[in-house]
Amino acid sequence: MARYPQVSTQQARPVHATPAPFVNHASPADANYDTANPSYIRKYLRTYGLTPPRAEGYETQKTRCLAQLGLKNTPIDKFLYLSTLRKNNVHLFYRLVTDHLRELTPLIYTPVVGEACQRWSEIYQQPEGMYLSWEDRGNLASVIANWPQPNVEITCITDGSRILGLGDLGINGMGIPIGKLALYTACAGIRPEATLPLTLDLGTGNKALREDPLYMGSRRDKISPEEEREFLDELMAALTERWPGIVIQFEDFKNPFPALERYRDLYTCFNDDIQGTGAVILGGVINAVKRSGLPCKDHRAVFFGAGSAGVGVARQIVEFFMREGMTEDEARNCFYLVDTKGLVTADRGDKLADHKVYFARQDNNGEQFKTLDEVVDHVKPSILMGLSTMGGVFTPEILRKMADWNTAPLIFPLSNPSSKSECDFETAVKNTDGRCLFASGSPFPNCTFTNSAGETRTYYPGQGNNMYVFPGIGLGSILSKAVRVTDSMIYASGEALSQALTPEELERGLLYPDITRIREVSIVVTRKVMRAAQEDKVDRETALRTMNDVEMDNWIKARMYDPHTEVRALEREVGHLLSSLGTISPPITANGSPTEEKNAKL
Ligand SMILES: NC(=O)C1=CN([C@@H]2O[C@H](COP(=O)(O)OP(=O)(O)OC[C@H]3O[C@@H](n4cnc5c(N)ncnc54)[C@H](O)[C@@H]3O)[C@@H](O)[C@H]2O)C=CC1
Ligand SMILES: CC(=O)C(=O)O
Ligand SMILES: [Mg+2]
Repeated sequence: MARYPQVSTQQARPVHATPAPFVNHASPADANYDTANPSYIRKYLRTYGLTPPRAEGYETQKTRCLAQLGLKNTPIDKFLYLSTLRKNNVHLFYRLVTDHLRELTPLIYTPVVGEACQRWSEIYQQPEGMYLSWEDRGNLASVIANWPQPNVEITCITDGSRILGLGDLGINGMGIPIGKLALYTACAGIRPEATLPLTLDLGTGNKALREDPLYMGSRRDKISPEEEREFLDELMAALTERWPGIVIQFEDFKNPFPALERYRDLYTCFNDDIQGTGAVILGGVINAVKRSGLPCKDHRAVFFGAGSAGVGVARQIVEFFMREGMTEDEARNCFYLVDTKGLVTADRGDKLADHKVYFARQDNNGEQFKTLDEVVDHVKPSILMGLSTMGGVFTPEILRKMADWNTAPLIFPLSNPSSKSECDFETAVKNTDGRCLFASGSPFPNCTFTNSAGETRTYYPGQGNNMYVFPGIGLGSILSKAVRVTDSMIYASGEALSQALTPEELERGLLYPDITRIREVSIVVTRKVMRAAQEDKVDRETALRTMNDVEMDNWIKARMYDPHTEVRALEREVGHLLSSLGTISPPITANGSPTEEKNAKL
């Protein structure tokens, strides 16, 4: 299959750097009714009189929003409030999120997005992305033409067939592309109107959903893998036809390996569950291995869960071990993957899925190990990874054994949302006497614990979630105009993350940077992704190759959407325009911004 013909190195693509015209706000949100707009902007936009008179500052708006959020009693109510805010005032939404990442990320992403997806057809309020159905095949390009924004740079696509650890949720999975793309904007500054959440309505194997009168997808059973391939072939071509060079991120497909192999060399695409997760856990493991004091060759890793995320993570760590001097066979031999049938071995008797074959053990002497307990006792691992969707399976007993065998065991219960986490942070800390090196997929609170030596201290959990890298992989691919997302670009994102800890974060024992620094971390991740694209010669923005790192960081930063400066830029732009027309003389302050107005009258 040839790369879609319209994509070539000569082809121009939407320029991320170009600010959207001030009338072109993120769709479908409309910031024209922002209560911060001074009166001359309201007059210009003909919204004067349509909002309360006082032109407010951000602090006032923020106070009101946080107070309103506080009035919402349930996580879903808070999720809905924030969705409505994003629709009504996109810049205010992102100002709030970037200022309160720790508090708000769990509400717009995991864990709350999980419940939102489970109840999507019940809580649905407004269009926020595109839905494409099997029945639309043959016409996907014309349906995609309906998307109102002209300059899409990135899309996140799911078919809803494995949403977090919650199973097949059909089109209810739409919360995931919306949530992930909101993080692309909040964490890496990809403009909101350049993002396209996309959900494929290819049927669902979830009978309860198909029988739910409120379910908003088609009632058909899941299409076959061959039909899915036919649909995706048309979709990839149609997306690239409308937006040449668009970055396409696959998310939460039940078996995403075939699509990744089929499209990875033809389009600028990556799979977040295999590659993004692999990279983010690589970042945490590089730091944890260093801290464990054990050399790579002495580590033994048990992976509970051998699906897209499990295999994606194991592959990245094999690469790390090889870069640390081990042969591929030596590196691979450190891994023991477990699925529903037990330890993955070559002679287990069932036909292994292709993606598991590489890790199938050959050294079991015909013995099979069915349960996690059996595998753990057999291996005595130093690393325990959970990517199984099975909440609570890392029992206190297993954790205590990990602590008996290791000075600093790596405990990574990575399944989402929180209810599916293989253990919680407090359980891990208590049962390893505070010695575990911990990261989970969904956030857990800090905990205070007194260990057996009588020392009381606060322990900080790591959040090993692909949200730390996918924003930078996406932005790096966009800005370098990469024709492909290569393995080196993925590895570079995880390695960059591992190097992003400050001395203070190292002192606190963190494996990942503090979430509040994610925008600055994303710049470094983006730069390293771009450098890897340059080394692999898949970048089309070749002029950037001569920039040094400081220049490149500044260049990246200047291209990141910043909701805080966005509104002021709008004010300056309209103010100068109107002044030059002699229409109005808005009050221009020393830095060129109009001052806040009070009770403006016509
Ligand atoms: N922290 C993060 O950034 C990420 C976390 N995840 C989480 O990882 C989990 C798995 O995701 P995928 O690998 O994409 O799903 P998947 O469906 O491809 O794989 C799940 C694996 O778990 C195994 N499994 C399920 N039930 C089991 C049981 N009772 N006993 C033993 N093994 C069992 C399956 O055999 C399969 O190998 C999900 O909860 C997801 O939310 C996924 C991607 C990123
Ligand atoms: C985080 C993520 O991608 C997942 O749980 O599937
Ligand atoms: Mg996912």
